[in-house]
Amino acid sequence: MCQQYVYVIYVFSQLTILNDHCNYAHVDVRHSPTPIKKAAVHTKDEFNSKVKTACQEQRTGTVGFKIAKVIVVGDLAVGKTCLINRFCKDAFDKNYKATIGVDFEMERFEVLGVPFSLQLWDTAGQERFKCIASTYYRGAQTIVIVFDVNDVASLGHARQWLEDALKENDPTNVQLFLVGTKKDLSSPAQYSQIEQDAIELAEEIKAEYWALSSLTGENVREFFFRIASLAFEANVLAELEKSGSRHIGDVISEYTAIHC
Ligand SMILES: Nc1nc2c(ncn2[C@@H]2O[C@H](COP(=O)(O)OP(=O)(O)OP(=O)(O)O)[C@@H](O)[C@H]2O)c(=O)[nH]1
Ligand SMILES: [Mg+2]
Repeated sequence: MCQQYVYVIYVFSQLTILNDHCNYAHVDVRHSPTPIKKAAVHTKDEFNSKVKTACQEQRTGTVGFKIAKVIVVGDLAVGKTCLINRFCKDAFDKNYKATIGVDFEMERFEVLGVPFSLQLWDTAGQERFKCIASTYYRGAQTIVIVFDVNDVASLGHARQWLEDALKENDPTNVQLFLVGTKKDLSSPAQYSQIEQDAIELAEEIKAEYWALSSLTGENVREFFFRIASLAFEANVLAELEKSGSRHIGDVISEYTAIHC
């Protein structure tokens, strides 16, 4: 299971890590954690003002107790497991061990002072394990479709992965990410070729496009912070919509106190 970290997110571009002894290690992310703008559905790099206000006034209702389900799908050996392991364990294994069925990790965050968790579901890309894995697709708030930037066929299969994942989920209620892995293995010239196709696809399917490397760690943390930020924001907005003008979330300060 994952290490005991709570990632604290105040704004999209400034991140702080809180470990289990409640010591703050500040990580100032100088570069923007937003993806390539033209491929981004969610181009904003600030939280919605309604969300910020709700958090300041502790009106986030049940969001602090929520766990957002994230499913990670894509062809075999594109690097799904390595991506999750780089983020959750800061580890990288160069030997390929196929995921059999599914596996999952929990990651705790604190976003704008509110606890929030992601459940990261790592699924099998191998055909023979696909039917087991697909039974775990249901209830996803975020779908991450992974391809290898050095393998054009894996990008070609992205649409099918999306279709399968959407069979089990409400398309209007999920956030989509298209992620190119193993960027460290491609030259700038090779990469720019596949990038064009990836951006085009991302625009078409309304996904946010990211390219990263689990070997070097490039963009990995930024990517998961982005997922957490957007999932959190969507949850708060949904909660605000549900509650209308009613004041919600009286228990949230107590819950935050337990965590820290
Ligand atoms: N160079 C490099 N190799 C990578 C990277 N990510 C993964 N790999 C390698 O690619 C192979 C497959 O990685 P996995 O993460 O196991 O692939 P997967 O998508 O989980 O595969 P399945 O579980 O079969 O679906 C392994 O040998 C990894 O070491 C990366 O960013 N850079
Ligand atoms: Mg795997």
